[in-house]
Amino acid sequence: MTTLLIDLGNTALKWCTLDDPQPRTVVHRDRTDFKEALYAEWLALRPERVVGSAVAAPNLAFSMTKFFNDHGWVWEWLRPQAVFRNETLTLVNCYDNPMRLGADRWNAAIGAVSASPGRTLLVVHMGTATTVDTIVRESEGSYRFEGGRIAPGPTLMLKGLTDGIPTLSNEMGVWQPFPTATRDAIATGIIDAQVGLVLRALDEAARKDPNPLLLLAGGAAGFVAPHLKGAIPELRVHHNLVLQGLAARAVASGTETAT
Ligand SMILES: Nc1ncnc2c1ncn2[C@@H]1O[C@H](COP(=O)(O)OP(=O)(O)O)[C@@H](O)[C@H]1O
Ligand SMILES: CC(C)(COP(=O)(O)O)[C@@H](O)C(=O)NCCC(=O)O
Repeated sequence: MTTLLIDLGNTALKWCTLDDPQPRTVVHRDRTDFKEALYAEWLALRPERVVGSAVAAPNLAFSMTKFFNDHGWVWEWLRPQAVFRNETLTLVNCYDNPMRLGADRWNAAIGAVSASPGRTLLVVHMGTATTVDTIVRESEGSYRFEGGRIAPGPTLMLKGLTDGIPTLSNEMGVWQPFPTATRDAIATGIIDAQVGLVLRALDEAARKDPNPLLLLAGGAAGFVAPHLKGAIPELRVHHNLVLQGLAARAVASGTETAT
């Protein structure tokens, strides 16, 4: 049986199947012309089940759901939970209201712990937004999603700056220790803001566990990663954690604690 896994974010839709985890990416923001080709590709796979995570584009999610119904595919948009449990791990969601946590952040946390077990993790996703989440290892197989930070991602920072100050050009230059041109000043400000956000969170995570592992993902990760590597030698770029989390939940369905 083919299970289709879908991660619908604010800019991009990533998908794969349970048997073939190689992800495909479609940038959906400001576009609708991709649906026909995408649906044709999905039809060719003849999935019987769809497991997704959606935090954006309700019209697109609705259209996809209708398409799944039209073809008799069983679908689930997986929401955050108070606790995820499978044969190897238990992850507790410490958000004040666990259901208010972004489904992508929760599913990515499950993917992160599944991919890098045995460690306290700082999971950084630099996409439309940058999210920096701490997952503390409590004991063998037992973890807590302690909480995290949300800030604009690099592209949104640039947009916010140039929307708010129209006299600034929206050109992104390169990082410089002492920028002497506007485009470099903007690039350096944005990169340093992203790096600072991660380092502050890492400091706080290190109070809970002295040796956290940083996992970095997202479409904008490549822009910032070179500037983080100097400060954090043990940095792993690990994309598609949401899809990995969905895979873990799809496999665990029936045995997980869905609260
Ligand atoms: N070709 C591209 N198209 C769109 N965004 C891109 C592209 N390459 C890099 N990016 C960056 O990736 C971000 C989107 O990352 P992604 O992880 O897909 O986000 P989301 O999960 O929010 O959909 C954009 O805001 C932009 O900064
Ligand atoms: C913070 C987010 C907008 C990130 O979305 P992304 O940039 O990954 O598309 C998303 O996780 C979300 O809508 N969260 C709900 C609020 C929360 O997590 O507290």
